Amino acid sequence: MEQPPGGRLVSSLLLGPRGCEVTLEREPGLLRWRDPQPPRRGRSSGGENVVPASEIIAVEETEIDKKQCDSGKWQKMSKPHAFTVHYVKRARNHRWRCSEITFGCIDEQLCNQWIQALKELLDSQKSRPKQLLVYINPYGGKRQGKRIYEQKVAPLFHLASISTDVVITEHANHAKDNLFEVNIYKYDGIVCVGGDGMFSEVMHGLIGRIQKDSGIDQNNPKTPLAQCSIRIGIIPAGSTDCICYATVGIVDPETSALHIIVGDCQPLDVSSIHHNNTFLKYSVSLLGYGFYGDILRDSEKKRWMGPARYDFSGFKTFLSHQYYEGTVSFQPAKGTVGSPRDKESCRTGCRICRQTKQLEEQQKNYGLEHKEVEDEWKVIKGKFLAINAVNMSCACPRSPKGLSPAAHLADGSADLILVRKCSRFNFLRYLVRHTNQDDQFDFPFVDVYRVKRFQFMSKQLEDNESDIKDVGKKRFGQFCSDHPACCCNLANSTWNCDGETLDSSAVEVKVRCQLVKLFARGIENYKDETAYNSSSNELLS
Ligand SMILES: Nc1ncnc2c1ncn2[C@@H]1O[C@H](COP(=O)(O)OP(=O)(O)OP(=O)(O)O)[C@@H](O)[C@H]1O
Ligand SMILES: CCCCCCCCCCCCC/C=C/[C@@H](O)[C@H](CO)NC(C)=O
Ligand SMILES: [Ca+2]
Repeated sequence: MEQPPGGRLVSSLLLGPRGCEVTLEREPGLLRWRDPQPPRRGRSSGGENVVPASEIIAVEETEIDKKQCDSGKWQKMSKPHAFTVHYVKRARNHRWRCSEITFGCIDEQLCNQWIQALKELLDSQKSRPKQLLVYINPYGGKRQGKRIYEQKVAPLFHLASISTDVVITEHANHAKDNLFEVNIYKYDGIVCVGGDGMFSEVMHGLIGRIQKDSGIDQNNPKTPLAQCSIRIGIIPAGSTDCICYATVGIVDPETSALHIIVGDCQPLDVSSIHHNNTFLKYSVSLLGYGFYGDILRDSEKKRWMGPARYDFSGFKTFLSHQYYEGTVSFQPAKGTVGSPRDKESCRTGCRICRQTKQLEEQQKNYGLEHKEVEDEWKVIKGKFLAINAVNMSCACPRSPKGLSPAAHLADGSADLILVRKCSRFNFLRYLVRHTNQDDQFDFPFVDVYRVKRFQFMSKQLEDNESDIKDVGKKRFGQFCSDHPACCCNLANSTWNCDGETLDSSAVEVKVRCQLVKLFARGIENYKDETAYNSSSNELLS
């Protein structure tokens, strides 16, 4: 055994019946061992395993059973000692699994020395959560939230010594209201088990609570908001789970639980939505009017169908081919480095998100953070099938590249996609491109802009406002948008705000750069995504 102070710990340990050299490098924190393989003709020796300390979940002493004792080198030991290391192992398609390896030691002292060294390394991982507040929506998606949490997540949190307070929600807004009542500051993170709607609820609770405690009025659209340092974790158990997919790369509860345990941190842009100096909602993924708003409005009546409601309502909405007239005004994002037509997507440690944040900080230092107020506004009037503003790609299992494949999680901007009135056939061509590799913006009826702020007003509201004397007309318009089931022709759509409906024929939207943080790291870039070798854990830096 070799152990220079603070440096490496190197020992010959047992792996199954064979011996193997195991190394722990305290700086930068790496556990290494080589798989011992029986020397067979034509077969090379086992591969090297390297696990960064940041990806070790737990270490514990292990009882060696009788069967193991009777085999190989274990037989020579009077009383065998062993320890098990639980760690993250990467599988295909961004999936993470909790793997384990048990090392046998020649004596108790060596075993304790390894356990202590590994535990010290784990304690030095300061970004890991110790105490979490968990909200479970038992009715999201296929109604599996409680089972998913109990079977796949809670055992991992227990293994990682994370303590939890669990709330199973009893009604919509239970989690949001609760976040205004509890002492949130004793938690290292808030976890939501559910879909995009449940995430939205928790995010509203957290942002709202932080603003309240900071004395900030959310109703003023110009006020800078206080950032939320308490991270949110998402355990996917919804119908679309787009926020999870676009920030982790897969909808998989175990993968998400492991990202929470290792203490990942992914900042996220949030759009604030106002109307007439009244705060309406926040959005992180899709804020969609027209097609996606109508799908959501229709699908809400069919919640009993589970996730299939979106296919049913999607087909119905497609057939209705409803367009909406109105005016969109926006301020193009000048401070960001990328464009929505880029070929490069936002990935772990994204250069564009980093540069944008640096630029914003430089502007702050020069007192220029409110410069956008003077920036020019572009105005587009027209008939639209869909108006989609996305703060992230909105990739999800139904649309693996998302509605805007080059949108960034944390660049302080949103991609505003305007789909103008076109034939049903052309709209279908556009929708099909959500599901394949082709460029969905390469159509004459589709425009995309990267923006920091935008406004929308429906034609109906514009007409009403310009004709304020015509009180009867205004009242009639209001009646129709409030009662979609009535027989008159519906002139307004609703907004799909991260899977929640929002009724407003006029909105004012502003992107708040990196307002919240998630327990995620963005989608990882494997060295070779098609032939990923799960034993090497290799990533592009
Ligand atoms: N106990 C409950 N009973 C009824 N509704 C609830 C309850 N708890 C939470 N909700 C609400 O259910 C809504 C939808 O939940 P969730 O997002 O988890 O599932 P989903 O809609 O199936 O998935 P997705 O949003 O990904 O499409 C949320 O807006 C949330 O406010
Ligand atoms: C005939 C081909 C049709 C293809 C249609 C592709 C549909 C892709 C759906 C992408 C939706 C991504 C945006 C996510 C929105 C969520 O916030 C929301 C709530 O979970 N989900 C939906 C479906 O509105
Ligand atoms: Ca963004």
